[in-house]
Amino acid sequence: MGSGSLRPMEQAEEGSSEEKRIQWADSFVLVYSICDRASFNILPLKIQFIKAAKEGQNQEKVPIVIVGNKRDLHHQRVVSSEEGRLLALSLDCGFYEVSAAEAYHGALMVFHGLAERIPDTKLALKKGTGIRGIVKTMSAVFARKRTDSL
Ligand SMILES: Nc1nc2c(ncn2[C@@H]2O[C@H](COP(=O)(O)OP(=O)(O)OP(=O)(O)O)[C@@H](O)[C@H]2O)c(=O)[nH]1
Repeated sequence: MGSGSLRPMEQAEEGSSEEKRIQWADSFVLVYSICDRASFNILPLKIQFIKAAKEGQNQEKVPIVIVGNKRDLHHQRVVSSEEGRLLALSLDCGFYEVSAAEAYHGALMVFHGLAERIPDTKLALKKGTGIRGIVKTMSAVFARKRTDSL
C-alpha cells in the first residue's frame, strides 16, 4: 500500500490517479496484512480520503469492507482481530479476516459482505449483478484461478 519515495511530480500524478480510481469505483475492499502493522495503520487515512471524495458528491454511504489477510500466519500476527474489528466499527465498514493463500471461501465472504452494503437500487441498475450474480462471478474467477494453478 505504500508509495515508496517518489518525487513531487510523481506524487502529484499518483495522487490524481488514485483519486480518479476512487471516483470510478462504487465500493471498496481495503486489504491489510495482519503481519504488517504499517499496512493496518494507513487504513484510517485511506478511508477518510475515500469518504471525503465519495460522500462529498452525494449523501449515500460508501460501501467499504476492511480485510485482514494472512490469517494463517498466527506466529507473525502483529494486528489483533479485535483491533481490526474496532477500526471497522468506528469507521462504519465491514470487517473480515481471511487467508487468501489457504482458501478462496474467505474472499467469497468478503465480496458477499460488500454486496450487502451496496444499495439494491444500485445493484439493480447493473446487468447481471445482485448478490447472487456477484457471488457467482467471484466463484467462477476464484475457481478458475485455482484450476489454473494446479
Ligand atoms: N501465508 C500467506 N501468504 C500470503 C497470503 N496472501 C498472500 N500471501 C503471500 O504474500 C506475498 C505477497 O503477496 P502479493 O499477492 O504479492 O501481495 P502484495 O499486495 O504485493 O503484498 P505484500 O508484498 O505483502 O505487500 C506472496 O508471497 C503471497 O503468496 C496469505 O493469506 N497467507
